Amino acid sequence: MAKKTIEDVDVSGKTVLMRVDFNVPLDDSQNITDDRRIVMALDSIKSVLDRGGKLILMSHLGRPEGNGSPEDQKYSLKPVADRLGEILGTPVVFSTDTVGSYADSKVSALEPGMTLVLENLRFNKGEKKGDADFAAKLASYADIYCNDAFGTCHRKDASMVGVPKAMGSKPKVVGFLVNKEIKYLTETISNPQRPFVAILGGAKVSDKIKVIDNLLSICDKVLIGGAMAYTFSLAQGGKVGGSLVEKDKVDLAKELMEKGEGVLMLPVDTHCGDDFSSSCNKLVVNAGEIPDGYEGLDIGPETAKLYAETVKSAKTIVWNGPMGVFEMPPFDEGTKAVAQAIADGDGVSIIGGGDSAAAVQQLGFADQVSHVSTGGGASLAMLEGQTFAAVEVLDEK
Ligand SMILES: Nc1ncnc2c1ncn2[C@@H]1O[C@H](COP(=O)(O)OP(=O)(O)O)[C@@H](O)[C@H]1O
Ligand SMILES: O=C(OP(=O)(O)O)[C@H](O)COP(=O)(O)O
Ligand SMILES: [Mg+2]
Repeated sequence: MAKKTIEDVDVSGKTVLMRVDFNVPLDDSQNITDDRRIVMALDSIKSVLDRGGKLILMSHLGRPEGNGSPEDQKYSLKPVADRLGEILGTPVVFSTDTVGSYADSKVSALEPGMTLVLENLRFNKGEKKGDADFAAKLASYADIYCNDAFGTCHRKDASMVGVPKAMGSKPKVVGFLVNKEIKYLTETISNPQRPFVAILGGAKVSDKIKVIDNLLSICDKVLIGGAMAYTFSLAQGGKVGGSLVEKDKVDLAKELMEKGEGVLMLPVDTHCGDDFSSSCNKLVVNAGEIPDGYEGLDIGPETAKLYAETVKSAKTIVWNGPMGVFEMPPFDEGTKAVAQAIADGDGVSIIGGGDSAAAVQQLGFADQVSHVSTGGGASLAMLEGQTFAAVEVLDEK
């Protein structure tokens, strides 16, 4: 059944608490390298402001420890609040805490048409734990709750599920971005043109390796790149040097290789470096032959060629996670080759994820894919057939 949207509620003079996914990619100096996730939330944001609502935005950024350490400060949402202010052309108020007395005072001072951004929700350990008190405090700030955080819809964090529950009989609605993403992905994925190819890469190995099992029965080919490849190398008894691996997922990787015979495609070669930098010494080796002192930073050229052929002949492609550390050329070559193959082919293509979207944008392919999604893990969850508790909890039309 359809969910009530932000358009369906009268927001005039009311306070709207909107969960957005402002988990944008940052460089080493906390500069935003891709603001798509901010831009894509603008329709819902403007809908509230233009109708005289008072807007509180809340999001996580990265994966801070949540222990108040100075290290966590690099995950502050302040640069994001500043960028939003630049885009909107009006000042945006920032609260340096999430549910403390400073946030209380900023919420009380809100006027119609004003926006307040709360500090990173994950600075409070209650967010990941789904803590009920934390959720209730956030819910107490507002008359209306809106979920427009598609990239986080697969999470059951406090702000995603606990807060709407704690709103009680107050309206809890879906935003335009979540609505649009779910509609597009459902239509494309439910009856895909074949061959249907999924491409998985990136760095969130332990999260994403879990979805492969289901993808093997849904897709014609599942291509593996990014850091995940080295856990599979380990499972094959290969040498991975200093590459990112998830040792406790090696048995799962073995099972997936058995089950995925003929569907699962693993890299045949690896582009590695002796340091996590563009200027490192570089080496291309066969998969599973990474020497000590080196780490895998991209798929190798042979793999890129094989993957490109598979992608070019696909009719539906869902891609989450860059093939390598695209932020550090030349380790962007694998990602570029796969993006080029999508551009050369004629399949329907969906590329999702905060970093994957940044990659196709930076490499100049954003206009050549059918849909750039703001969600990586979220689009994979949809592909797997999962439903989102964070959406189910919202009001029906
Ligand atoms: N071989 C690798 N080793 C380490 N990090 C990698 C490797 N390949 C890709 N990455 C990193 O993965 C990150 C993106 O991962 P992830 O968050 O899972 O993707 P997305 O945001 O698209 O869902 C990028 O910042 C990229 O540098
Ligand atoms: O960036 C995100 O997901 P993505 O990397 O899969 O695109 C979301 O903001 C979710 O973040 P999380 O995976 O730390 O919960
Ligand atoms: Mg990411």
